[in-house]
Amino acid sequence: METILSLRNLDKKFGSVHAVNNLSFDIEKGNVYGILGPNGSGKSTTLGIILNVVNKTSGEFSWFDGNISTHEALKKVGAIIERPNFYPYMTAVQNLKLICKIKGVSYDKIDEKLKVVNLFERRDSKFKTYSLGMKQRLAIASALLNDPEILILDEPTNGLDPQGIHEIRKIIKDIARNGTTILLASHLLDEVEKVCSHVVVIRNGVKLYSGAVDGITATNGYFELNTEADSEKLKELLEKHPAIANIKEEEGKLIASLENELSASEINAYLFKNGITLSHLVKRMPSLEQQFLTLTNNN
Ligand SMILES: Nc1ncnc2c1ncn2[C@@H]1O[C@H](COP(=O)(O)OP(=O)(O)OP(=O)(O)O)[C@@H](O)[C@H]1O
Repeated sequence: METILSLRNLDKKFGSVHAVNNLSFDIEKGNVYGILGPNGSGKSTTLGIILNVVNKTSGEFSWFDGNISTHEALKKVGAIIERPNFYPYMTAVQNLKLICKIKGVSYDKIDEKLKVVNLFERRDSKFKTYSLGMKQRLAIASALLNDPEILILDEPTNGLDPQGIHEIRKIIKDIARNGTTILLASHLLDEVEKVCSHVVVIRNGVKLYSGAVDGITATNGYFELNTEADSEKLKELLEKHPAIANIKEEEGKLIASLENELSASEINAYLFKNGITLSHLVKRMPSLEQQFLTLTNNN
């Protein structure tokens, strides 16, 4: 697998604020990564560091297996980390022509990229007549002009209405489907769940989880149990079971969290063999939302 970007023990302090704290993760080619965290968790600072607009305090990052300088590497990166700024009285095409000149890219790319972001029909409208969603889409087109290997977006749907949000997410997924690696920062769990294949969850600059989005839910889950017989004995038996991590009581039921794989029929057989008949047994997996809240609130 080709590594696009590696972060190793990256650290950034703004005076007493530890914005990025010993952060390490890898971005592999072809995946869609979300950096997910609440406001102020260090997402923008992290993006700023890897794009050379914020100086790191310590640690390392390397682009494309470290074979080229950051300056050269950034020519293969498309990024939008601030609100897009275009000339209001110029059309989309005129604005993109200017960017082509700055980036040294052929004008041929303009129509192709406007089509990717569904603005081709509106290519000759002045930027000032665009909706916020269209402005954001034009920014994506401009970031794609140099056919980047990776597209980096900071809170790409901030401030947009539901229709605008839907369009941007669809465009990001289409771009990814065509082979461009994506790294986006978001405070919206729902966004990461809908758009990303991988996630790095951070809070106060510290990484809490990194891996597949599916993996965040791939814990072993928990059982809800009840018995009309001896509930103390039920509790004792659960405590003794090696696959059970902890037990709590909630609304008259016992909740037994699993640290290892265990099926409902296995726990049922174990309890029955030890003299307990259950009146209620359900196996549940925590939702991504529960997992995220547990990760970001309780650590
Ligand atoms: N230039 C700066 N000077 C001082 N402190 C800063 C600076 N930039 C960021 N910070 C602080 O660093 C921490 C991380 O901020 P950052 O903007 O990276 O978080 P974020 O996760 O992107 O949040 P948001 O979603 O609100 O933009 C915050 O406490 C912020 O106040």
